[in-house]
Amino acid sequence: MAQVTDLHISSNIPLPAPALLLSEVERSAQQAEFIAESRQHIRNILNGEDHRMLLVCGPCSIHDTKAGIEYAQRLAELADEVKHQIYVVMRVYYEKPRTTIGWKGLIMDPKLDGSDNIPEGLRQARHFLREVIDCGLPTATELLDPITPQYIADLISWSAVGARTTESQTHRQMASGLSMPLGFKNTTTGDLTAPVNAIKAATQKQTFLGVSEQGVASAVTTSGNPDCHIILRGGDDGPNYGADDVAVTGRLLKRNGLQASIMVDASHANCGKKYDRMPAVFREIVRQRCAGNTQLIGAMLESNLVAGNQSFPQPVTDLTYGQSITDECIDWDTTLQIVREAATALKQSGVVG
Ligand SMILES: O=C[C@H](O)[C@H](O)COP(=O)(O)O
Ligand SMILES: C=C(OP(=O)(O)O)C(=O)O
Repeated sequence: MAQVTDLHISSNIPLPAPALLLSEVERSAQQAEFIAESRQHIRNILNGEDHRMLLVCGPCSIHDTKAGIEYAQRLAELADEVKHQIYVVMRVYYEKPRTTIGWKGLIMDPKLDGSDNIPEGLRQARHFLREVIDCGLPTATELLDPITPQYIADLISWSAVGARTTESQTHRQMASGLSMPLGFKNTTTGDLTAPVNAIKAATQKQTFLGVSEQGVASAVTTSGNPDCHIILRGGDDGPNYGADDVAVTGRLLKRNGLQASIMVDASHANCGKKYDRMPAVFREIVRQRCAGNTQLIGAMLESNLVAGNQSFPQPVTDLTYGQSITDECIDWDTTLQIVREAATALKQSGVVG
């Protein structure tokens, strides 16, 4: 008989069932309490009941957990300092959507050597998320593979569907069942219709194929995630963080019967992927918020210990400690400066305490 299956499959290794990994790397009752509370703070910001600015801030991707924890400890101190004006959530991004190919993140390849040890990646991801939470910081991630949430979502307070997957039905279905607030980015072309349609789809009941906690393929039915919002990240035609773009987005959301809650990403196409342009974009977002634009609920920053990025792959031993191996990031001192500045401006403007 002609071979018609597995023509291009090199290996197929079973993963531990999500329930098994969750019991191996457990979530404590205290951590669960913290996650539930932080999700509620974020919901309150989205609904306009909490006037603080939401800030999703941290490395483009986590590739070195030691440097990641050093970053988390510094960010936790800063978060505490600005907590009356800004609610800080750390970017703990493990899954990188690539334009073509490249390192796909810590879950896919934790050893950074192409060995693609996914079970080890998932285990490390859980350990690291727990450590960040124990620093007192809520966590944010992009959920890319629809199976991943079963392994890590219980430790996440906010998540994103990225520019490359906002139009994907699979991701909208996944979002409809997630327990945390979630942002849909505009597409890489800058299109806003896709995230608007994504919010409409993800807030509704959906039935789709998924994986149960026991690791069994299953038919999943959700009730819809009411806490979805849009993220402006710029596009092929340039940035979209200006006051006019934000106003157009607000009107579009309202015309579609959706709540006008807008986060603006100061990175990606909004800074032309140049880290040194990010502070100016962030300052403009803060300026609009201080001027009274309550639709603008938050911002995103890609920040690390060291500025810029480094080329990858290269031997792991040669990597610069604390510097991104994916997109460029602003460094720690710049982060400290612009977040403190933002807190002062928000306080002085009277929009928050
Ligand atoms: O934020 C991350 C990157 O912009 C995204 O994953 C695409 O990266 P790439 O164009 O380097 O593949
Ligand atoms: C990949 C990311 O962003 P975008 O989807 O906007 O490119 C990201 O935030 O890491």
